[in-house]
Amino acid sequence: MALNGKIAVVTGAAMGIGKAITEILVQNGAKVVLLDVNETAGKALMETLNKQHGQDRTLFVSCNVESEQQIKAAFQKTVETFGGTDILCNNAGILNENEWEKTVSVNLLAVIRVTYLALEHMSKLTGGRGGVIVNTASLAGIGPLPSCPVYTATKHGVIGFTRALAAASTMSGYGIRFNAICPGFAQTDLLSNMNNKLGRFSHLADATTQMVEKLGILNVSEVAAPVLELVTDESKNGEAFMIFPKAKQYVTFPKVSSSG
Ligand SMILES: NC(=O)c1ccc[n+]([C@@H]2O[C@H](COP(=O)([O-])OP(=O)(O)OC[C@H]3O[C@@H](n4cnc5c(N)ncnc54)[C@H](O)[C@@H]3O)[C@@H](O)[C@H]2O)c1
Ligand SMILES: CCCCC[C@H](O)CC\C=C/C=C/C=C/[C@@H](O)[C@@H](O)CCCC(=O)O
Repeated sequence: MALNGKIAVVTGAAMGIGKAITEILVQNGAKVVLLDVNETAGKALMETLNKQHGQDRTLFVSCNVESEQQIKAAFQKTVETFGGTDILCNNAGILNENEWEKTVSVNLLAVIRVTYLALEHMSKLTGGRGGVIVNTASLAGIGPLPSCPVYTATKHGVIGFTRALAAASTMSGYGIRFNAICPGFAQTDLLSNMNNKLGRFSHLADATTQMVEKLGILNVSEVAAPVLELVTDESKNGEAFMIFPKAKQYVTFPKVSSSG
């Protein structure tokens, strides 16, 4: 998929990995709608990118992905401003084992909610142009993190949801590809703030820090590049793309079949 003229919606676009995804999509020709609850950072990024690339290249819309009404309004604003949606990056996410219901709400329920509302705009069965949806999971969606089991569960859920929808899309004719990125530790506020978000598992903070030291820390541009690969390579559907410092690898999942 060439990105010139394509319209992307990125959630959690104002900071961190979402900001890097937004930047690489704009740099490669897409127009991007930035959705975030952080209005200050979101508007600042919009203004910076529009100054660099042209006044009609990005739009910030204040949107809490937990709100059906706000998501609907954001997609409507996208249609009114740019004419439709070709690319969706479900990136918004939090880590908070204290407020674990909110973690489930943002990291998994909202990915489902935004995806289902996006289908109404993107699916060829409902007048859309098709396209691609990239969900931000995590290596914690592949291997469990003992210090944050609910976060781990949400990321496992994102991967399962992504793979199931990829198959459903092919079988149904949506014309939409679904893929997930599984980054390792990346230098963002989420990682910086992790130690006071572990709740009843705070005693495992040191073990997690040791894991960070062992796996290393990505910069956010190392996460954005694989997103561009999944968006532009039209052969990719149902993939989980693991991202390590200086290495990337597609997950090979076991086949489920009766051994009898
Ligand atoms: N940082 C890492 O080590 C790492 C690794 C793998 C995956 N991830 C995932 O990457 C994604 C982005 O995380 P990050 O590390 O960039 O964190 P971050 O905190 O730097 O950025 C998250 C962004 O999402 C926004 N956001 C949070 N809740 C929202 C909501 N309800 N509605 C709309 N926007 C909301 C925040 O305002 C912020 O701009 C998350 O899904 C996270 O789980 C992070
Ligand atoms: C508190 C974590 C904050 C960042 C969460 C992000 O989503 C990044 C998660 C990055 C990596 C997760 C790796 C999980 C690995 C475990 O499953 C385990 O296999 C690692 C064992 C490492 C070791 O050999 O000691």
